[in-house]
Amino acid sequence: MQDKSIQAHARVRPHVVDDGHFNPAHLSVSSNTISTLNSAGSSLVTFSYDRSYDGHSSQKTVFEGVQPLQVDLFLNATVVAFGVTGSGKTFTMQGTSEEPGIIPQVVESILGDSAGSSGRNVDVSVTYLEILKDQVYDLLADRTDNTPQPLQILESQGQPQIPGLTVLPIGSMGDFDAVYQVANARRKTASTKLNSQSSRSHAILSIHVEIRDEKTHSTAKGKIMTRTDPWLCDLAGSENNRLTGNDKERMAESKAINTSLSHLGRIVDQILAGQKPSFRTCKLTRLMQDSLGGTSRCLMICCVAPGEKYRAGTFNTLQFGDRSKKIKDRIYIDIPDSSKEDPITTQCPRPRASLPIRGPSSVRATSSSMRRVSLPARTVSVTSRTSIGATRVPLSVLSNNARPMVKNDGPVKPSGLTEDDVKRIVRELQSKTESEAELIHSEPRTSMPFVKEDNTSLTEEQKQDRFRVLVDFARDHHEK
Ligand SMILES: Nc1ncnc2c1ncn2[C@@H]1O[C@H](COP(=O)(O)OP(=O)(O)OP(=O)(O)O)[C@@H](O)[C@H]1O
Repeated sequence: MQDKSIQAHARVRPHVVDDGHFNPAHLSVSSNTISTLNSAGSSLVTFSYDRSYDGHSSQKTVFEGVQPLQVDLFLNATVVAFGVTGSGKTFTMQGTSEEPGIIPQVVESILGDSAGSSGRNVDVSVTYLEILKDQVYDLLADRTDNTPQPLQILESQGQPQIPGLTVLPIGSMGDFDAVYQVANARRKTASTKLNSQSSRSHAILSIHVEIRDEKTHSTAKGKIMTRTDPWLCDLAGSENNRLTGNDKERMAESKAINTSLSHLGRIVDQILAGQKPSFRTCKLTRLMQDSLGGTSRCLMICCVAPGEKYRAGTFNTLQFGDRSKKIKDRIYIDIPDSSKEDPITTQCPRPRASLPIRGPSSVRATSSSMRRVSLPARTVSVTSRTSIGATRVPLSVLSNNARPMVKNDGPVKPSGLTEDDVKRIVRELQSKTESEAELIHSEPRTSMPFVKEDNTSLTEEQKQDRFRVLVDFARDHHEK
């Protein structure tokens, strides 16, 4: 987990009668590989994953694969379940009361860890939201008197924030189970031909942990020794509307789901191609900036279902996971210049957009990172401070209680980078500048390298995707 930016695990759910005919040779797991038919069904393709699980793997086993992310509580982490509708994402993340999924297991282990940390004061709190038709809704808000209203995403220092999102302190597993069940019942689901309880929204649960030194926590600024925001995302599944038999309302939801997932795919492609990712295109990718293009550790769990009707979806899902785990150097999110009121930011090197820096070693902190967030023992609604993703502090900044001092004039060396890292970045910048200069001076391409000459075999959805890629390409080219 240390040397890579994004990890990918694959999980095959068990075969059920409704899945129809299934030939086990067409989807099989062996050690850390998974083999499946290509989307045309003409040959077997084998993908290497960091871990892969077959239909017999227990929830505990899958959780054990997530635990390395938790070992170092000082880093932010994101676990994302990805896959087509009915492939087992909600089962994997949420699970059932008999077989709890990753979310309850992570909460339990964080609460267990915090109980055992003597001499420290640990606050654990959660936020939980859903993105339904590209609108953000709070799943923990008090809804007694009012219908839920969409929340806005604002940005501060390049980090998304959601004013008004409920932050709920969690003292015990009992506390968590109670609110989690209510919140899950609120999450929009509907019956489709592929899943009687199909999620119509992406759900993101965020766990915030603060550890303070008991001896000093009463002094001025407080002593936040660490803070981390594990994110646990159960995405809605991509849908083939011929198979789901969606009505008009379901179709509108399905369109929003498919659009946001193709944006997600495009971001991965842009990062791999060394381009600046277009995070702002939809709410999902805006909120996942740090997970995909920033410093958070990220694990994609690619869920797939056995059966002929899932063949294309399985192949696409596994291809997506395969591409995601190829991301090594992530593109740093742009941070605006207006940092006068922010002493830490002014002392930090301001990373350039598109500068490839290895996640955890780069420095990025805001003054809000240092603020003590004290939560009363009841639901609080956050209005003017960080709700999501804004307070991320690398250990190197907080544990020594020393802020990185970097002169503003002259070249800066981000704290934590070795000489070799700096040399590598300079080399990469040089070659990037050269290739960009080449692009600017070259004639516009007459044909795009990634466009198939014969696209008659593409589905309508694939054509739309390709069209969007071309428009992005043209826009980029035009800007250059
Ligand atoms: N590993 C598993 N073991 C047993 N049952 C499973 C497993 N994975 C999924 N299932 C069952 O398969 C069905 C579909 O799973 P689930 O609802 O998690 O799919 P999903 O990917 O979240 O779908 P959607 O995107 O439509 O919400 C459920 O009945 C679930 O209980």
